[in-house]
Amino acid sequence: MEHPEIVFDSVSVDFGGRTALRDVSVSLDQRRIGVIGSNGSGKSTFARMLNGLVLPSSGAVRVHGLDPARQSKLLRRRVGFIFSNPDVQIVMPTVAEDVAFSLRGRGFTAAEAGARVSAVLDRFGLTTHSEAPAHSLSGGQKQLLALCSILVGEPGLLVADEPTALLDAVNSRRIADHLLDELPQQLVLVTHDLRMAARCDVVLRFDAGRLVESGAPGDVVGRYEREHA
Ligand SMILES: Nc1ncnc2c1ncn2[C@@H]1O[C@H](COP(=O)(O)OP(=O)(O)OP(=O)(O)O)[C@@H](O)[C@H]1O
Repeated sequence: MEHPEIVFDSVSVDFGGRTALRDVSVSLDQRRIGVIGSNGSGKSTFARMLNGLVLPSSGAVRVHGLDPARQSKLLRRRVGFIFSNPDVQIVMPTVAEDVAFSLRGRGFTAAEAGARVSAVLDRFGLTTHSEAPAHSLSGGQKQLLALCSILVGEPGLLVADEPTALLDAVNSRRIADHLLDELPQQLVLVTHDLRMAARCDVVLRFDAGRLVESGAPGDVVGRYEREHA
């Protein structure tokens, strides 16, 4: 299935003299886009550009036709961002309130918002926890809650930066399976887990701020594994 395009045109990012991305050009319309590379190679910087958290120092970015520098509000509605640590994303006391918070200011009636919250909690198996304090959930359940709070707003693109880094094997697989196999949305997945990357439709590999490869997961992940064996 083709998705709207993510386009980087000669994008560089400098943080006070340190170059995080160098002359990155790529066009992507696949559903599952994996991003790999060693520590400090620029993966998170690339991911953060997709919702305008980081803007280019030079070059241009377009995400689903939007310019992050000029259309940040529209972009943030369109792009959901999930971090490895769900604690930084949980903002309200209970599970249901946290999910509902994402729908504030969107013009839904209380009944419509309630129906959306119930549906997403049901989909991710959190219905029985809906009135529980969010911070009483396990790490895996918190990551599912963070996902619910993002998906309830129906973003067209989900960016996940190491979403399974803090999870045990069972919860990692659960989140990975949701992201890779079940979601209809376009996904940009930053990961050190090469098995997850291998399940994407295309993989980008960064090295020292450069996009050094993009292509079929078998090729890109395979070469990376051989070089780092
Ligand atoms: N806000 C910032 N201020 C200064 N330097 C930054 C900032 N964000 C990133 N950098 C630098 O940019 C480079 C790329 O960082 P980035 O976080 O994108 O790498 P990464 O590939 O995601 O690394 P990791 O795998 O360790 O998460 C690094 O040298 C980092 O120190």
